[in-house]
Amino acid sequence: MQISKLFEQKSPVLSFEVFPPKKESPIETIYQTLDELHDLSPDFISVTYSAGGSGGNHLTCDIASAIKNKYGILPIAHLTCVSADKEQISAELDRLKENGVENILALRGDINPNVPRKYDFAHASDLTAFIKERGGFSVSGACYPEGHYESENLIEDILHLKKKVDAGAEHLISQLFFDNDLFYSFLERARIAGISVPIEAGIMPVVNKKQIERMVSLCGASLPQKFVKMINRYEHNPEALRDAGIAYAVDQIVDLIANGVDGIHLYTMNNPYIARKICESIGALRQTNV
Ligand SMILES: NC(=O)C1=CN([C@@H]2O[C@H](COP(=O)(O)OP(=O)(O)OC[C@H]3O[C@@H](n4cnc5c(N)ncnc54)[C@H](O)[C@@H]3O)[C@@H](O)[C@H]2O)C=CC1
Ligand SMILES: Nc1nc(=O)c2c([nH]1)NC[C@@H]1CN(c3ccc(C(=O)N[C@@H](CCC(=O)O)C(=O)O)cc3)CN21
Repeated sequence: MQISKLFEQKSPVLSFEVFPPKKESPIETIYQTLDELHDLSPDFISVTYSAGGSGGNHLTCDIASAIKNKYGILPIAHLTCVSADKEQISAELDRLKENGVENILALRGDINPNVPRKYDFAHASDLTAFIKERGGFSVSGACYPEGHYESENLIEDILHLKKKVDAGAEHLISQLFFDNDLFYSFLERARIAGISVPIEAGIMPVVNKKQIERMVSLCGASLPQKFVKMINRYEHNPEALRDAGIAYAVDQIVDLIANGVDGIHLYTMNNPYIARKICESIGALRQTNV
């Protein structure tokens, strides 16, 4: 199914994101995660590719294929181009097509000094245009409520985002954020700039302090006072921090849905317990059809 069709049929859409297990972990671990996520009936599941610039991309296509063919859920395969040339991207697209994966999140990718860079594609918009020219895929893109850290300012960032959409991105997933007002301001800028595709809000329930530190260094999300207070109060009490992190994410989601958001994209971090707790808390909020 084309991703834009999904947003015509449902509001709000609820989607999940998983990452492939590390090379040293058995592949079965992701299937245990997906068994549990499947029961929560997400509208689609996306699979990262070289998350954080890790270079770990060997399993993205296989996992996306299983999401479709084993679990009957719509998959989106992430694809980054920062370390790939046209031939490598073409080969990856062929493999996705052979496996029946029709939706791609086209990304530039994180720059990792330990992984050689290639220059066939400078930006995600170049990859998007390349995929659309070849045909056969629906393309989604990433967007940044607080601006991407490499952008000079928020206006420049929105103009770049408009280029991505004009190149063929038909749906956007936001970087994670902890302050909904930043997301609403971003939405306003995007709509004024003429970006009319569905925009999903990326929500990450935080479950431990180390993970938050890693995410802040990777994503640059700003942390509101009440969030920092919560982390500091419970940093040595893992269960309390987990429950507080779930409650914080639910609070964000309830407010986003009340404000008519197109969709919620939950960064599950392969933790089905947390995804389940959140889904239980918002069960009746998901019942609205367009
Ligand atoms: N590996 C994964 O699964 C995921 C990775 N990410 C990360 O998000 C970050 C950025 O990725 P994307 O949003 O895909 O990159 P992007 O290419 O859209 O944007 C990267 C930077 O380039 C600028 N830019 C974009 N298009 C431009 C153009 N046409 N001309 C001039 N400047 C332009 C943007 O404003 C931004 O500062 C990366 O760090 C990426 O890895 C985000 C989500 C998932
Ligand atoms: N700049 C950036 N890069 C990304 O890859 C990215 C974003 N932002 N924002 C949204 C999501 C979050 N993603 C992430 C980020 C980090 C890990 C990560 O740290 N993975 C660890 C394992 C963590 C664990 O086992 O709990 C790894 O080593 O792969 C995974 C997905 C992918 N996405």
